[in-house]
Amino acid sequence: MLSIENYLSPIIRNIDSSLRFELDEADIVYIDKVRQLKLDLINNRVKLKDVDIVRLDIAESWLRSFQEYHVDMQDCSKAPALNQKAFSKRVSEKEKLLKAAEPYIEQLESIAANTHCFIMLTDEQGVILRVVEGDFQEAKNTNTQLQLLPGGVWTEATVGTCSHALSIFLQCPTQVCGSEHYCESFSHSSCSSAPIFNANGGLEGVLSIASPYIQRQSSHSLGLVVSTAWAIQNEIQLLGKNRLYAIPAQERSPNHSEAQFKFKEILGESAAMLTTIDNARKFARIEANILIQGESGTGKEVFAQSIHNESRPRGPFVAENCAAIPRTLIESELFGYEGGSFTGAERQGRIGKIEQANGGTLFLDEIGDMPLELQAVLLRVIEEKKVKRVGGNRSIPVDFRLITATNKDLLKLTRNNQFREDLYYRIATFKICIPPLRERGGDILHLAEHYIKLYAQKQKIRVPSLSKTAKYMLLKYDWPGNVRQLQNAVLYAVTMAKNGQIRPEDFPSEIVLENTQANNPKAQPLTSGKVDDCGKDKITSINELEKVAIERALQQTNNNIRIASELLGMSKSTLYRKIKEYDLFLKN
Ligand SMILES: Nc1ncnc2c1ncn2[C@@H]1O[C@H](COP(=O)(O)OP(=O)(O)OP(=O)(O)O)[C@@H](O)[C@H]1O
Repeated sequence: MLSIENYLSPIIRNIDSSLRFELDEADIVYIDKVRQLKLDLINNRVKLKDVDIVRLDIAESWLRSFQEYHVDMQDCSKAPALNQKAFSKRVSEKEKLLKAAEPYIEQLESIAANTHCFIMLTDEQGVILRVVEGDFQEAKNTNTQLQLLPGGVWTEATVGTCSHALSIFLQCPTQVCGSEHYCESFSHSSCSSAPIFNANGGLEGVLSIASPYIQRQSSHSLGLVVSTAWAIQNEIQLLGKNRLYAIPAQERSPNHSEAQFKFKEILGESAAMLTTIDNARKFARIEANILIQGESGTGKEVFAQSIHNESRPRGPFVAENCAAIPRTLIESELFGYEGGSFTGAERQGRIGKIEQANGGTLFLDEIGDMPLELQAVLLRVIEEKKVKRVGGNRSIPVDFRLITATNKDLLKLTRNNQFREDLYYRIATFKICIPPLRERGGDILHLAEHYIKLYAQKQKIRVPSLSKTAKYMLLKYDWPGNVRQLQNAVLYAVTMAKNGQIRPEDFPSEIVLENTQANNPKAQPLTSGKVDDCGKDKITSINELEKVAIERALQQTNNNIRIASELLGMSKSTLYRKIKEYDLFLKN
């Protein structure tokens, strides 16, 4: 994969700001030049080899739209649409994609809401599956006019060059703006798209951030859509594995396990993590129920998989998220059901997750969300090691290791009668508390460097280095979403990095802003200019970052100057000098 620069529309590079609302004279001249070039190219007045002001991919797509598909540039304001039946079929075929994408689309919706953008998800054939405009009324109006609605078929063959169609064709991210679109109807619009691939490397769909305005698109929109598409892709690949979880144990090859993680693959060198890993290894060797506690994204499932691989590697690993399934379905999901026991049930019945886990491990995530009435049933299953399917009388013996996880305070829930105390003591024979990332000191940088390398290699780009200021910023940030948030932030930064270096402004805005405005109201956001040549206010904010990073490093290393200086990437003597400068020993 090439650097992000190669996918950006030159129109956007000309505009060079996502915040301006008006195009200026130079932008308009440029957009007109692109339009003229398009006309000259399709009318044979210019040769493909002489195309200079647009990317070759765009010019080739114009030619395909004209010569192969005969799309009418002036009159393609309405794309065709699937009928209701065909669309419903498509939706059910793309259930996995839709399910994986939904939480990310919701997250993007809140970000896009104020930016005059909307979000669109299409399948690999250009059929629009989801369009989310939020309260953006103008987008709703234009989209209805253009048939940019679920069921609409937007491909090069139907509407000519457009961003997601090009992403489908090229199988890589792309941004198309204004007159780069083939049709005149879209000459004011802009769109950034990124492909989503399934576990077999096949194209599953395309995610886009689009706007009826050219100037609402930026390099950040492309960065955002790339990293979100990547996150959805990971989710889909996991769902693919979850599907395998449903294969009954007896149908699996004996040494086949779906749990990927092993203890040796858990990243973390901080004292807090080493102790946690050590305890977990010990617990894994004893057949007892384990409760894993930790904030979201700290790696609870990573630990559950590692325990499984240490203790029951030949059995199935069956994971269920109690918060992700509707209350009405949890019971049949977990315990299974006998044929015809309720409306909508499969005729031959279905085995539940507990039976599927026979011989292996049952991992119940978000156990705090399990409805009280089912807690009683689960308790009985744990005590008797037998399960009764919904609508059945047979008691089926089951042998599974139970690992549960939660990010809630379960003891508090028991005090409030929201969680059964007897169940709590049953599932929490051993407890593993995974520390939040902000308490793991140097792990933040180790993990960041690890993911930078990983994502750069996947994108086939040179591994960028982390600037010193970016390191300080990462050490100082609180990471409420823990390792998962760090992964996404690093992916974003790797995508945005320029000249082989990641600077603070390459990270998502919530991290940059938190590190400047929230903690230092006088400081300028680091995104507003280059850090290296910034003004006095920005120097203050960088000093502030440095000071907090040093404080944290000292705190996390128990004032061990050697380790802290390694962590901070400075010599011991510089660290001593800075400690004095910032008056830090006095505070300790
Ligand atoms: N110590 C670690 N080493 C390597 N990868 C990790 C580690 N901790 C977390 N991850 C990665 O972070 C992501 C989140 O981990 P995981 O799903 O296990 O978190 P979780 O605590 O179960 O989250 P949630 O509570 O939201 O379900 C995964 O992609 C996982 O691979």
